[in-house]
Amino acid sequence: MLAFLSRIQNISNPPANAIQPKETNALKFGCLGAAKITPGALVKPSTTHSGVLLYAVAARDQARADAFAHKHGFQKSYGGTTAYQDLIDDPEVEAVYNPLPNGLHFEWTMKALKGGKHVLLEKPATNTEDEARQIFSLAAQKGLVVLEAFHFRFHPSIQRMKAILDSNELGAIKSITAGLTAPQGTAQPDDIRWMYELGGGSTMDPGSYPINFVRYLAAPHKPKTVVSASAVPYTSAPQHKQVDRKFTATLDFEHDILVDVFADLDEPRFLGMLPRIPKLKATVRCEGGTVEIFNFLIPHFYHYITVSPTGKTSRVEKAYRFADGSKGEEWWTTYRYQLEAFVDKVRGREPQTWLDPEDTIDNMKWIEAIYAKDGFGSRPHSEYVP
Ligand SMILES: NC(=O)C1=CN([C@@H]2O[C@H](COP(=O)(O)OP(=O)(O)OC[C@H]3O[C@@H](n4cnc5c(N)ncnc54)[C@H](OP(=O)(O)O)[C@@H]3O)[C@@H](O)[C@H]2O)C=CC1
Ligand SMILES: O=C1OC[C@@H](O)[C@H](O)[C@H]1O
Repeated sequence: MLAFLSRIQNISNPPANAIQPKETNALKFGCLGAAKITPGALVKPSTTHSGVLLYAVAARDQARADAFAHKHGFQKSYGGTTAYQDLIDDPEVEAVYNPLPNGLHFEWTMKALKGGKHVLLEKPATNTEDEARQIFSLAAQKGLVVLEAFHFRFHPSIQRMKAILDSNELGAIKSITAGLTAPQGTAQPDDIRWMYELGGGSTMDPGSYPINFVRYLAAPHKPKTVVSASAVPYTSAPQHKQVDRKFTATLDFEHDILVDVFADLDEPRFLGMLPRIPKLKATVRCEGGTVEIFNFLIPHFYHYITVSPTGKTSRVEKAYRFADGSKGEEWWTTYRYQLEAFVDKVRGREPQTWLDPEDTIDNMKWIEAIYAKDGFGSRPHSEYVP
């Protein structure tokens, strides 16, 4: 209990000795949009990374950009209709953080790459597999780093779960179930997550995590087909015809692994009254037992991994730091671990972990395959022509 409270305290207020002065060559970040996720995903983690400088933010409205810069400590703000491009054109900006709506990820990541910037790109990378491929092709041509911000993958607990499976302690994987749900009202009706043109939908938003996670856990075995999939629209209004509130899908992976994934971005109240507790679990059934993780999304707050070998006593594991001494603190968030890796990669150092281009491209491929199977169809391809 004490460890939990101390972790929560340190997550919200990192210890004073962890806040180091910035290096003279700290990576200068420019952020596109004054997005809700930016404080948690970049601003806070940057306070304990001496190699990261919050240099500029751009928003479509100058006052909004100024207020965001002032509140979060960015040195510069760009506002107005040309703000995003102005930020990219700023020669001081070295890396761009792109937390725009999904449907704008492609356009602005391509523009940032054209401008010679590395990109930390929010998930899901794009609306389509083809767009993700184009991004990584341009990045390779330019020698630039692009990372799809699946932050949870950088946390020790997630890697521990994978290591248990890879150790073969429980034998071959037979099936996996993973899902993510959010209680009704988490995303308000005007949220970008409900807008088809902006790449909305449950499979794109919470669903992209379990889809990524099951692929990681089963690797090197890959999905072969979507056996079945169904989805329910957010509302019956015409504009939500292709916007899934929830979905469920069964995928057949190589090596006879059967995988169930699901997500719900607006799970209705129980009996119309009680808010639902979010589901954040993944369960892997192997020949010789099961492994389950609770809270794969934000394990830095709290998580547990239950390992249950058949016929033997179960054990519970937790991993807030890497057992091999790799860099990190008990209270580092998934985003802080991710930022460490991103900067290492940009600086030519070996990151503790990485998401390869093929990983991102495949995630988009299987998101699209699920949408094809449940009849909701892919999100629209960007109209931006590179
Ligand atoms: N890694 C994680 O844990 C999380 C990742 N995300 C991802 O981050 C991205 C942003 O999510 P979130 O922060 O919740 O979103 P917000 O709605 O807060 O931010 C989106 C930003 O996009 C800009 N924008 C540009 N064009 C439009 C438009 N046509 N309509 C609406 N906004 C526009 C706005 O910028 P401006 O300020 O210029 O007006 C706004 O600040 C998504 O891709 C999402 O999937 C979200 C939450 C958690
Ligand atoms: O990235 C995210 O993480 C958690 C989800 O509930 C949220 O909608 C999403 O954007």
